[in-house]
Amino acid sequence: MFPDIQVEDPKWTLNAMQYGQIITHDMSMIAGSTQAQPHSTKCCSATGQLLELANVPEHCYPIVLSDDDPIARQINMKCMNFVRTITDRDRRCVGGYQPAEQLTAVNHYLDLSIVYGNSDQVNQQVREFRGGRLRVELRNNQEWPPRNTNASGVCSIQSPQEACYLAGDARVNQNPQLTVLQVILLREHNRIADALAKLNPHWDDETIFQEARKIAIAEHQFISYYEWLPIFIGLENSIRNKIIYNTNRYVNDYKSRVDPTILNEHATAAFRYFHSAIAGGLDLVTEHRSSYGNLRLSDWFNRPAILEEGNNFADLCRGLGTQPELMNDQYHDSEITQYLFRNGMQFGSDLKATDVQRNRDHGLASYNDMRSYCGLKKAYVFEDFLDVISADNVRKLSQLYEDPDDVDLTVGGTLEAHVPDTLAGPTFLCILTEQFYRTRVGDRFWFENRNHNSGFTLPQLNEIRKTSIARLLCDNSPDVKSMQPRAFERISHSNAIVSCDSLPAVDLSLWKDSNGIHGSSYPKTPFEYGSDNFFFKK
Ligand code: HEM
Repeated sequence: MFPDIQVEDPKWTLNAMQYGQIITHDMSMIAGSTQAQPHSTKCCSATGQLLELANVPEHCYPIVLSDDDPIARQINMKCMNFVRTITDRDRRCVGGYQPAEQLTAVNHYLDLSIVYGNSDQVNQQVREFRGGRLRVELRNNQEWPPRNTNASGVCSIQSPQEACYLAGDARVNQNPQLTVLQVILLREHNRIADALAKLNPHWDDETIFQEARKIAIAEHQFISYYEWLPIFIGLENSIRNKIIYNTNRYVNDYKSRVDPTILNEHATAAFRYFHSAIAGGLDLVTEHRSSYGNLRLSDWFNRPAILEEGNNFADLCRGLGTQPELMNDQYHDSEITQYLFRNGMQFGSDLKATDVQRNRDHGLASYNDMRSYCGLKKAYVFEDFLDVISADNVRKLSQLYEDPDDVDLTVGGTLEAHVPDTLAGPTFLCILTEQFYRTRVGDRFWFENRNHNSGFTLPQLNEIRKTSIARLLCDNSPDVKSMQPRAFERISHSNAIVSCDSLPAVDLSLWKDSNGIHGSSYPKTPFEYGSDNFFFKK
C-alpha cells in the first residue's frame, strides 16, 4: 500500500516537512516511548521471532510479519517490536471499566516546549541563569546545545566524545535536520536575550529570560500559523476557519471553553500523514546552492555529531531550503519504512507500519466513521470510497480488509485525494483544521491576544509579524549569507535567493524598557480586567 516511489514535491522544500516535525514535537508525545530509538521493552526475540505468550512483556503489541513481507522474508523475521502507549488506566488514574485514554508526555500548547522543556526540572537543566540565556557549549566558534549526560542511553554514539544533545524535548537527537532546527531555535533565544540585555542593562536574568522566551515563542507561533499552516491546510481554509487573520491589530479570540489538548485522531493519524514527505537523503548545499553530497538518513538517526563536522551545519541549513520534500501521498521513503533506527544493522523498523499499529493501539474510530463525521458519506460497500479514493486503491483496500468498517483511519486517510490548495484529503484536513483552531483559540497566551500581563504592545506585535523561517535560518547560522524569502517554498524566479540582510527582521529596539519595568507592559484600561476575550466580544 505504501511503497517507496520517490516523487519530489514541485513546490515545497524539505524545510516544510522538517518544521512540521518541530510543530508536532511541540504539541504531543505519546507516554512511554522515546520516539528516537528502539524501545527498551522487547516484544520479539533477539532474532525477530514471536515470543511464547507467557514470555511477552507487559504493554507489548508486536507487529506480526507475514511470510511474503518483502524485507522480513530476506532475514527470516516474523515479529517487529511495538510497545503500547501508557494510558490513564496503566497509571491508575481511572478505574473500573472506564475506557482507557492514552497519556501524553509533553504539554499540548504551541509554546516551544521543545526548547524550554515541559517541566521546571528540564527548564532548569537547559537554562544558563546568566543574562537570560539558555545553556550552550562553544565549539568551532559556534553555539551548540549542552551535552546530554546520558549520551550512551539516548544517542547511538560510537565513542564517548561524540556529541549528544540535551534540549527541552527528548527527541532532539532523532534525525539531523530536526536537530538543525532545534539548534536554530536555541540560538534564536540567545540572540534575542543578548539583544534585550544590551537594550536594558537594568534587567535581571529572570526578566531577560522570560521576555526573550516570550518573543521566541511568538515568532514560532507566527511562523507555524502564518507561514507553515497555509501550505499544509490551505490559506483560504485557514482564514475561513478563523485560524489566521489578515490584520495588523490584536486578535482577541481566546475562548476558555475550547479544549486545547491534542486530539487523538490528530496526533495518532492525521498529523502523521506528513511522514510521507520525509526524504531519505539530506543534501549538503553550498552558498552557491550546489549540492555536493548527501547524508543517508538511517546512518544518522540519533547521531547529531555530524552537524559539527566541517561546514555541515550551514550546508544542511541550505539543504533544508533547497531540497524538495517528497510529495505527500501514499508513497514513503524506505529509509523510514525499512531502515528506521537501524543503528548499523542491515534493516531497521517501519514507521508507516508503526503508525497503523499505533492507530489500533489507541483504538481510534474507523476511517469510515471519521469520514462521515467529517461530512463525507458513510460507506456501505468498498465502492462508496470512490468519491475520494482512486479505483486502484479501493480495489486494494477490498483485498486487504473484509469490510469497509475495518479500514483504519491512518490507512484510509492517507489514500484520499487532496482538497485543492492543501496537502491533505478531506478527512485528515477536517481533523487538522479542528486541532489548529483549538491550539490557537484555547491558548490564553496566544501571541496575538491583547493581554496586559503577558501580551505585546501593538507595535511590538507588528514587529513579530515580520519574522520568517528564512530570517530565522539566516540569523542563527553564521555561514548562511543568503536565502530565498519564503524558505518553505522552493527557489524560483518569484522566490529567488537574496542576501540575508535584505530579509525583513524583528526590530528588538521596541523592547527597550524606558519605564524601568518590562518592555511589553502598557497602562491597563478598566476593560482589560475580568473577561478573557472582552475585546473580541465587543
Ligand atoms: C525524519 C523525520 C521524521 C521521523 C524520523 C519521524 C519518526 C517518528 C517516530 C519514530 C514516531 C513515533 C511512532 C510511534 O511509536 O507511534 C513519530 C511520531 C509522530 N510523528 Fe514523526 N517523524 C518524522 C517527521 C514527522 C513529520 C514531518 C511530521 C508531521 C508534520 C510528524 C508527525 C508525527 C506525529 C504527529 C507523531 C505522533 C507524536 C506523538 O503524539 O507521540 N513526524 N514520528
